[in-house]
Amino acid sequence: MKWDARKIIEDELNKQSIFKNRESLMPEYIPEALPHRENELKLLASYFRHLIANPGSMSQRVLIVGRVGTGKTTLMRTFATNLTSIAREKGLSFDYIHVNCYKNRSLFGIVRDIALQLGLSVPHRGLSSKEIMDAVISFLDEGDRYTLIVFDDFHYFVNIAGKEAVYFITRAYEAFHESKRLNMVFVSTDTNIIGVFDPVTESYLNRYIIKLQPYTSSQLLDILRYRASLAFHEDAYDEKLLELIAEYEGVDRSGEGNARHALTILLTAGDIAEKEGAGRISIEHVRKAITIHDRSKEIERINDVLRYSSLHELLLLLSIIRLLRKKNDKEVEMGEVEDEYRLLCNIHGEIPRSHTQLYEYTRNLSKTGVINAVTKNMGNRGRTTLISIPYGPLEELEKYVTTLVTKKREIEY
Ligand SMILES: Nc1ncnc2c1ncn2[C@@H]1O[C@H](COP(=O)(O)OP(=O)(O)OP(=O)(O)O)[C@@H](O)[C@H]1O
Repeated sequence: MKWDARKIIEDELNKQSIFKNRESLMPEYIPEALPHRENELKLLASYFRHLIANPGSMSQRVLIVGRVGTGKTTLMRTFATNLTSIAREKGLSFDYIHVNCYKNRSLFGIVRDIALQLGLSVPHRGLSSKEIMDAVISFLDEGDRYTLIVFDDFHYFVNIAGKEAVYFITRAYEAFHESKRLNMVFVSTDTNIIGVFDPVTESYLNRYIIKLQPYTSSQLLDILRYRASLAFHEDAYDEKLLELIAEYEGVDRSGEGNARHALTILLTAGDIAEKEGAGRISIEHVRKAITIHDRSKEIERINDVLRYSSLHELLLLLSIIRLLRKKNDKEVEMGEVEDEYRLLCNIHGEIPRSHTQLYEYTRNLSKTGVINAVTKNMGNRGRTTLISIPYGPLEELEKYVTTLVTKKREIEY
C-alpha cells in the first residue's frame, strides 16, 4: 500500500475521541460546581459578609487547612471569583489576588507580587517590602478599592521566609490596615500551621479556621461523576469505573481522600483507552492507571514542589540524582554534587551559579522534602553536607526531572 502521510494524519484527526473535554480533568481546571464543599463555601461567605454589606468596617483574616487534594485551592478560587463579581455588580472596586507562596517564597517576592497583580509597576530592586506595601495601601485608598488576598501554600513561605516575615504579613492589618481595605486568607496543608503565628493572630485565626476533611469514597464518587460527565462522551465510561476509583482513593477505604489523585487516575485511564483506540474505558484501563499512579506517587508529591523551581535548582537536583545513580550509593557529598552540576551546566551551555546560591537551593530542596541534606563532621576533613533521596526509583525520577529541565529551558529561551 502506498505510504500516505496526509491520510495517516487525516485518519488520526477524524478518529472519534472518547474525550469531550480532556482539559476538564486537569488539576488547574476550575469546575463550576464543588460537590461536598457547600458548607465551606457558606462559611467563607459568612466570614466575608462585611465586604459586601459594610465595606471598610473590618479586615478579615481566615485560615484554611486540609491535606493535599481536599479542594483548598479550588474552593478559594471559586469563592473569590464569585465574590469579586458580586462586589463589582454592587459597584464596589474589588480585587482578588492569589499569591502562590511556593513560587514567591520571600517577603519581598510576595509583596511585589501583590503590587504587580494590582497593576502597579514595581522595580526588581531598590524598594523595601514596607515601601511597596505603602504603595499598595495608597493605591487602594486613592481608588477606594477593597481586596481579598489569598496566600496559597502558605507553609512554604513560613518555612523559608521565617517568623518575622510571617509577622509582617499577618499583622499588616495593624501597620497598614487603618483603612481596612486588606482581607486575607491563608491556605495550608500543614494542620499545625496555626502554631507559627504570633499569639494575637493565633487566637484570632482560631475563630476563623476552616478545616477541609479528606473525601470519603461516596463523596469522591459524586466528584468523579460530575467531572467525568464534563470530560467524556456519555458512552465512553460507566459507573463501575468511577466506583473502583472512588473505593481505591476514599479515606474510609484506606486511601488518602485526595480528589486530585482520583481525577488523575480517571484521566490516565482515559488516556490509555484513547491510545489503545478502545473507544471506551474498561475496568482494566482503570487498573492500569491505578498501578501507574501507585508507582509515581512520590514523583507526584514532588511535582507540586518542583513546578515552580528555577532552572538551576532543577539542574542541581538532576546532578544529585545522576551522581547517586552513577555511584550506586545511598548518599553523596555536596562537593561532588557541585562538580557534577558544573558538568551539567557545561552540557546545557549554562553559567553555573555560585556556591552560596547552590547551598540555598540545597536548603530549599531539603526543607520541601525533595532531598535529605545533613551536615556531618568529617574529622580533619572539616564539615560536609551529605545528600540523599529516600524514594525512587531514581531512573524514573531522572527522566522526570530531565523533562522539567527541558521544559524550563524552552520557557526561558
Ligand atoms: N469538591 C470537589 N468537586 C470537584 N472537584 C474537586 C473537588 N475538590 C477537589 N476537586 C478537584 O481536585 C483537584 C485538586 O483540588 P485542589 O488543587 O483544589 O486541592 P488542594 O487541597 O488545593 O491541593 P494542594 O494542597 O495540592 O494544592 C482539582 O482538580 C480540583 O478541581
